[in-house]
Amino acid sequence: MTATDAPAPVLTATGVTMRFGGLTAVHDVDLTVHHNEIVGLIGPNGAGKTTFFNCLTGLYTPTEGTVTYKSSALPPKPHLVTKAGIARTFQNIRLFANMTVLENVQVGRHTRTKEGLFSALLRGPAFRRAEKASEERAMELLAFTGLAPKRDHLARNLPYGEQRKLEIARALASDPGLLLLDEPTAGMNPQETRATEALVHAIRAQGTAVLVIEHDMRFIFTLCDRVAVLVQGEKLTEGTADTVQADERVIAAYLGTPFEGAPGEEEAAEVAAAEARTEETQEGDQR
Ligand SMILES: Nc1ncnc2c1ncn2[C@@H]1O[C@H](COP(=O)(O)OP(=O)(O)OP(=O)(O)O)[C@@H](O)[C@H]1O
Repeated sequence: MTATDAPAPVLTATGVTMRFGGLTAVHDVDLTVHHNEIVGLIGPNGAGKTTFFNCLTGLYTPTEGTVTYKSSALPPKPHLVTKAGIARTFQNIRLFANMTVLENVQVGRHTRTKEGLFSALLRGPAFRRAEKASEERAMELLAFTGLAPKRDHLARNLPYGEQRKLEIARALASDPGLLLLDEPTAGMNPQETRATEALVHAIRAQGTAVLVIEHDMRFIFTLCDRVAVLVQGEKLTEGTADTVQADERVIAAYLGTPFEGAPGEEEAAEVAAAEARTEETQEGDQR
């Protein structure tokens, strides 16, 4: 395949900045996800990872910068972004607790069904056909995620690890080209974490690219083809697991040690200089 006929990246974020009042949570971040890629996004607490995700899913409109999905600009609303082909899970699980496992997945399917309100109210043959197809697809996804035996359980009665899986099944119900996972293994035991790793590989094998935020470094470095590191809202570096793990600036960022060229270093130097001036003045006053 030549460079000219290579497909456009699934996701291209360029110069994404997100400010909340005076706080810049994400600053000038570029990120690309290609077809069949699993990309990791890591960074210390408060680095801006979830805010960046929210900019990719229409939850926030970036203050500056652009996001395209398969070369088209993102639509401005989350449900339109899902319809366009980007699905996500949340850091804090957001299931319909009092619906069954199957119903939760069917809800995730609604962006792909054409049946409107009247059709649903009349429950005519077209509606019943659509409902049957939706149930079949939902059952396929439950089988894929290992939840088929739990189809009639209420979501709130599932163990935590299975609730996370159900969130993934529901996100997959919209047939996404890109799946964003926000801390998919949070609260999981090592066995569940390994199963999630296998599930993400299977999702990629079915043709969905994946961008994943996770604090579990072992999970990220085993799973991802490429890892980007956010620190204080800026992208510090990105590369293969080996490159990123060997980068002293990444280690320093996690340990909280300043490093050369660290985002915010200029501000830190200004603060240090101001403190030094204050100390000099105080010493002068005491003399
Ligand atoms: N809606 C908001 N309004 C104001 N500030 C916000 C908002 N959302 C996030 N922030 C701030 O933006 C910064 C980045 O937060 P964010 O949650 O994106 O980080 P994170 O890397 O996902 O952190 P964690 O790993 O702890 O989940 C933090 O300082 C946070 O307090």
